[in-house]
Amino acid sequence: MSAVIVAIDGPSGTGKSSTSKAVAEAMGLSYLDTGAQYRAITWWMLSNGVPADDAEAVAAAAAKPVIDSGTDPAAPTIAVDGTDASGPIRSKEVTAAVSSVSAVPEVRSRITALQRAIAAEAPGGIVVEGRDIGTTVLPDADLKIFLTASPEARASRRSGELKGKDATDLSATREALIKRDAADSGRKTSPLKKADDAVEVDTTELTLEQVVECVVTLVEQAAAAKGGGTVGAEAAEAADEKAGQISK
Ligand SMILES: Nc1ncnc2c1ncn2[C@@H]1O[C@H](COP(=O)(O)OP(=O)(O)OP(=O)(O)O)[C@@H](O)[C@H]1O
Ligand SMILES: Nc1ccn([C@H]2C[C@H](O)[C@@H](COP(=O)(O)O)O2)c(=O)n1
Repeated sequence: MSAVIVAIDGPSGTGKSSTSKAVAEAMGLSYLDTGAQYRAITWWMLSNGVPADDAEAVAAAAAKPVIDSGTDPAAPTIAVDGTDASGPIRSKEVTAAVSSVSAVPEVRSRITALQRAIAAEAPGGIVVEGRDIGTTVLPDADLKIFLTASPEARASRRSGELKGKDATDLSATREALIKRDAADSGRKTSPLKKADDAVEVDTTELTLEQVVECVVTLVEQAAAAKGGGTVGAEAAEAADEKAGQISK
């Protein structure tokens, strides 16, 4: 019996990472943050003097870094050339450069191959989150979800995260999100886009717990439609329990 494959896409700050991790943990699935992989390769470029806006130089170096992703949803990891990169990939510099680097076709083909290999090897199934998972990376996923939220809600969530660390005001955060989404949606190679067969969930007025509950239900339905072989009895029971807790 094969494992359930879940693709979760959407713009920045819609809750992809938080939702995907919680759903994967509740249901005994692996978890892959593909944005972390694009951030990791961007960090390598910046650390090795490759200008992020020089597409030819980025393409020439795209095969060099060794990117390693750990897929335990309780403790996901990302390493570059054997070094933990989980801190530096979240820097302002990487965030500002990641859309340029991830638009380069040689970068995308390399990272896409890596993502497909990780999904194929996930023993009990996997939740993969990003921008092009449902459209390009895993077009045959058992369930595709596209998360959305208003720019105001996304900026407010991000500003809450940044408080005390990085004094960016709400409107600057909102503008930065919109700019990154425009770059990610406007690139030629596998842009940020809802797959035709994805379920769209607008999270603007939902709590994270409500979004998780909704996605857990969709995954259970997809697993059942597939023949019930993907979410084991124990994991399904844990998911039911979690859904029960959330709805209280
Ligand atoms: N439904 C929600 N209600 C309120 N806050 C939320 C909700 N979903 C996520 N958050 C919070 O919003 C912030 C951004 O969430 P998250 O990192 O999961 O988004 P994302 O879509 O993965 O963003 P990115 O693509 O930029 O990595 C986090 O602080 C998270 O806790
Ligand atoms: N499947 C993906 C995932 C991510 N990216 C790019 C575009 C994003 O701006 C950037 C960082 O992602 P985040 O950490 O914010 O989720 O990575 C992409 O092109 N394709």
